Amino acid sequence: MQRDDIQNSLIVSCQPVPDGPMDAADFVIGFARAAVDAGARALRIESVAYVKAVRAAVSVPIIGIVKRDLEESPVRITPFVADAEALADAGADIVAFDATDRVRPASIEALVKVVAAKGKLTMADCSSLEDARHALAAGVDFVGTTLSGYVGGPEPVDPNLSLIAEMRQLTPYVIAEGRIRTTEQAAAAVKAGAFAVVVGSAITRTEHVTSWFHEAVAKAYDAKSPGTVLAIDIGGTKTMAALVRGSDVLDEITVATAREEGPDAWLAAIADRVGIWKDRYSRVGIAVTGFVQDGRWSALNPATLAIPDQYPIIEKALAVFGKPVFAANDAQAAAWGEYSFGAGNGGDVVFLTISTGIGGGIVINGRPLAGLAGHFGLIRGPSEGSFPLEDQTSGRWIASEALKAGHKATAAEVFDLAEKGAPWAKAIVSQSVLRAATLCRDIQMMLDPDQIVVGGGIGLAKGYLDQMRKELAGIDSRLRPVLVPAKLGSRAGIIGVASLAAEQG
Ligand SMILES: CC(=O)N[C@H](C=O)[C@@H](O)[C@H](O)[C@H](O)COP(=O)(O)O
Repeated sequence: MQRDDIQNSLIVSCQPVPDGPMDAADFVIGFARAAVDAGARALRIESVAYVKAVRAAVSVPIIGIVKRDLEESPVRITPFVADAEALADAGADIVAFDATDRVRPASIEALVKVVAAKGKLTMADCSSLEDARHALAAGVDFVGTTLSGYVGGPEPVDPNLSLIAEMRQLTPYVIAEGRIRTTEQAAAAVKAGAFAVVVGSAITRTEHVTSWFHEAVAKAYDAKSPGTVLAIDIGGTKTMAALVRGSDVLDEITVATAREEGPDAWLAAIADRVGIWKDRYSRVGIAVTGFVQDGRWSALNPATLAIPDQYPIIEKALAVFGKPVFAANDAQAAAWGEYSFGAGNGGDVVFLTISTGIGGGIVINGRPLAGLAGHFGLIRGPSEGSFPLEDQTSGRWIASEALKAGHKATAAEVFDLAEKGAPWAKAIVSQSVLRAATLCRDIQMMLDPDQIVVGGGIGLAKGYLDQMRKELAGIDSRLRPVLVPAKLGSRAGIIGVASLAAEQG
């Protein structure tokens, strides 16, 4: 082909989201044929296999690339000479490659040489005017704006139209590419001097286009009914973030808590993931393990998560998210969630979560108690050196008792085996049940709640609550706690903290 074959044309990049549901040859061929039928004069195709497949299906020019994630270099697009050769052999008319000024496995000169030797043309994917100048000096046929905005720093939203115009001063063979998502932007690229215009995601990445519309629609609905809260639940192993309105969870993500990195990094990681939601909420609610007093967050059990003492979470989160912030202990938030939207029935509620440890929260006279209230897992018996209750009851204790009895099993497995009748497993579970039931009896004597809502992986394990009830059956019914299972599951914390945050307004 000649360079002029693609002059003044639309080129469609048919690159499905890697490993997504559309990442299959049939889809790529379908997109390619549809694009050509509708007027595209060339295609941009990734991988040798897809170039071969598309070559057999259409006759228009193909720009071929190979993408690789390398450890030794940030260069992703056609990093190796062998890739360039393979693309040419597979039927690409133009071979494109990264032409940025970074550590690279093959020089631009070497890539140009091998492609030219195969009688094919080259396209330099550039990030800057400097890249284009260097690539042209090395003899490339086209320069593209492909990598502008992808060599560090936050990813821009708009195409880099001024780079097109600047490159046009160096050569007429400028291909506009990258973030061209509307027909107006494509026309603007032409106006800026593009020789041809590549559009990819907006035509062939169904997931991206859908997410743009999803965000726009969700934002518009949110604007119609304000009160949406960004709710965050920072736990010892994972952190959940969600957009919550009332008890509705509109959107939700989960990330691992990088335990070693500390709270500044945890907040930054969440902010990074939820940046796309920034116009959709007016307040932030944060539920945390440990306790919060006067806006400062501290650990009670550093083994769960090592929080620096008195970390100013409200102030820090305000700086990160730029919206008013409320923070509370996660089980206290969950107690409020259950009271307002879950198992609560309008009366006083004590919430008890029995899982890795034991947490709790108290809602009395319609008010959630804050600070240290409800940290039932940390209460101790009077004998010297006795362990906190959670260390003799929780999932961690169950697993360690199993080990002592000569069985390597998780708490869930112990439950399973207890159900199947293994005497040692039954003994461990009954011991845990007895302690949890005794705790509930004591709570009843201290606070006289209408009900005790029990949640957590252990609390909700099959049969646990029934066994607790059996344990308490002998008590005079006027003194006996009413035990009910939690309804909101792992979302109780985010729903509760969102509601508490919304009430601050
Ligand atoms: C940066 C990078 O790796 N760009 C890749 C290059 O081939 C593709 O992921 C893009 O989809 C292509 O450039 C078209 O751009 P857009 O999809 O924004 O219309």
